[in-house]
Amino acid sequence: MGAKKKKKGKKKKGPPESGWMPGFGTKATMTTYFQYPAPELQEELKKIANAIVAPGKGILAADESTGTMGKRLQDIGVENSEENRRQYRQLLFSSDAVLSENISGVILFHETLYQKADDGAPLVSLLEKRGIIPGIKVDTGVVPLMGSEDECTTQGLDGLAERCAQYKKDGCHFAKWRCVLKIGRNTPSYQAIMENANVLARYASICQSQRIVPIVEPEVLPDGEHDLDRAQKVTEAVLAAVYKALSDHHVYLEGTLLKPNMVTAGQGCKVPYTPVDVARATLTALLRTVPAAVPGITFLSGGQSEEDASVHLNAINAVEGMKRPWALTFSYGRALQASVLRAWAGKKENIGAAQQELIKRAKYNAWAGKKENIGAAQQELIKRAKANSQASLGKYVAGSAPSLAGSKSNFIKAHAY
Ligand SMILES: O=P(O)(O)OC[C@H]1O[C@](O)(COP(=O)(O)O)[C@@H](O)[C@@H]1O
Repeated sequence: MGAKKKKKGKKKKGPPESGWMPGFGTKATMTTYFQYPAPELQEELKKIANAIVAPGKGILAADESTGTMGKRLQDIGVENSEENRRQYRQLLFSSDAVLSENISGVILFHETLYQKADDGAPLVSLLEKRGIIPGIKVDTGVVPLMGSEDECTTQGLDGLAERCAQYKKDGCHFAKWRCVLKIGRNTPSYQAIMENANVLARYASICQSQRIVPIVEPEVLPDGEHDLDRAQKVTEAVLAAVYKALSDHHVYLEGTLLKPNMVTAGQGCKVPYTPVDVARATLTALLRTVPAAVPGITFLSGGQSEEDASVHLNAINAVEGMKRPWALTFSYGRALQASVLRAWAGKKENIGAAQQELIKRAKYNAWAGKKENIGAAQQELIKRAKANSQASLGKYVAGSAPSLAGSKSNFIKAHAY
């Protein structure tokens, strides 16, 4: 009853009206009309992203926020002061130029970008001189998601475009934003997956608008007793949501990089998985979710020991019978720096053993004393960078790069910060 008769007549030809979507009629609200960045901007972003994942190169993540750096310094008995953080970052960036053979980019924390070396030159110029691309952490940390089971999102979107514009002027060509997902009986929740995917997409789109390559980091934490299969499925669900959000926000994928967790079983899981198991699970999850348009995947180390992080990265690049449409390399924090920190602080104890009457002098020369250790600490960094570079080419021989922190786990429970 009352059904309107359809008017007979010719169907309209020509371009669809704005708002047209197949199956939605002519007045649908969804649109498929959008713009990718202008060709010159695409070119610039693609060039930066490709340079970062050039064969045999990866990223040194030295962007620990003040709180995280405090934990690292506490481990070696050093006070978490601005000066100590400056000294440590100077140590890293003044390593022999050979470092740039294996390190293409360094992620900085805001404070570091504006610190100066002892000679007054900006710390960032040490990287530039070595041909290493400076990058910057632009998120401002994690906050709880109300109503969730201890889950979180990451904040920092306010004023991000302006900050990115300034960072670009100050020499940074890529950025990083870390989101954290937790595996539990009921988590990650739909709320956490969707929220974190969306905030990563907004961040990525803002970065690109300011000529900065966004590194998209959705970290699934290793805390828990779950097995490899559960870790793989969660990683797949998280990455699928991230790439849907990036697509919805019209992010230019060729000008992005992904920084994911490797798929490993929970820290409390007793099943002895091999590096090949980890490699297969990781590649399967990535192949199912990450478009081949993405130039590179730069893994975080997630608390793995230095040795495990190299062995797993190597297996990911070497395992047979798996496609690898993207570069697969490293963006390690702890797995590059654990031995560096140890070597640096190791000698401090020797200084402490100096004669009591020289305490004052010892105190004054504490950093000078450490300066003697700087060479050794830098060697550790170069060694780890080389091992991971070989691993990114599938050529790392397990145990061939023994280091001070070698197989010692870098896992910190609930590394959400
Ligand atoms: O202090 P934050 O912002 O939580 O960052 C933690 C660290 O996590 C990382 O994203 C990955 O580090 P790891 O390789 O140690 O897991 C680093 O870039 C960063 O320094």
